[in-house]
Amino acid sequence: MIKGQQINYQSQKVSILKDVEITVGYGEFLAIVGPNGAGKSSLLNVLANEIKTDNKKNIHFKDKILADWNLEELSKHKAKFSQHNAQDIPLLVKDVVMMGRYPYFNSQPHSEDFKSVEKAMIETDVIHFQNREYNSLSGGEKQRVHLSRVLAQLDNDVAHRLMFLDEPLNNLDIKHQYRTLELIKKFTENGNTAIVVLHDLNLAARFANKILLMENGQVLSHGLPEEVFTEETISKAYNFPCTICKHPVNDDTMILFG
Ligand SMILES: Nc1ncnc2c1ncn2[C@@H]1O[C@H](COP(=O)(O)OP(=O)(O)OP(=O)(O)O)[C@@H](O)[C@H]1O
Repeated sequence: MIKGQQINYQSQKVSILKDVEITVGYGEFLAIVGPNGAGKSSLLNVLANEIKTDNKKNIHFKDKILADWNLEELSKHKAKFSQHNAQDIPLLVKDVVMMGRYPYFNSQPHSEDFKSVEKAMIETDVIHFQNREYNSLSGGEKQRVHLSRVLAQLDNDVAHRLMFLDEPLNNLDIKHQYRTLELIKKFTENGNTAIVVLHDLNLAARFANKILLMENGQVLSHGLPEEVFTEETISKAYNFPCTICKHPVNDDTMILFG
């Protein structure tokens, strides 16, 4: 689906990504984890074509150089949920979600655009405040509206769509955290791919099928959750002691800190 080789990125002479190699397949749910400042958001931005590296040919999306994609076409194949969503948008909730449909119409939305918006608002549990001013929502409610916008953007017939999400669980209560991860998981069950920056390692272990652990702009470990989440690797990356055990109810990998 997407492959990056020797990704190097620097800003203001600071080296932020160093020789990052990444391959993400169809149907994969990849969680990018790592301490603050490790380069997770930067990597996501590079892969999502939002910031450019020196070598434009080193990222391939669906076997074509990412930089060579037509941007309008690309927006139907991939969408991104950003860590810092706009807090001030003077629109109704349903109109913010409709922004995800802009690649599909010129002046007036079509009936399928309204259907996509409604479906996405139901999935993200924002339908009941669709006619509210976006600016009047709480932080977690605004997050869900943006998730809705991203789902609406990728509601199409394109095979193998790709969703980037940068810390989508910020501000969400526990029910909506699980609901969001279940939505992302469902999205990947049809051959679509999700690349998600997460801070909660236990949720990453539970929902993702691959983990990319970053530290200091580099990939420290990449593989299955049980391969990456070892006491030694996590303690090294986070410089904090941890113990790995099994969840008493569902047998998932569980990481206890301290
Ligand atoms: N424009 C910039 N100029 C200088 N340094 C930058 C710039 N952008 C990012 N950085 C630095 O690059 C490093 C990686 O940033 P990035 O936001 O990718 O980290 P992250 O792993 O997503 O962190 P967090 O978990 O805190 O969100 C940080 O140390 C950050 O301060």
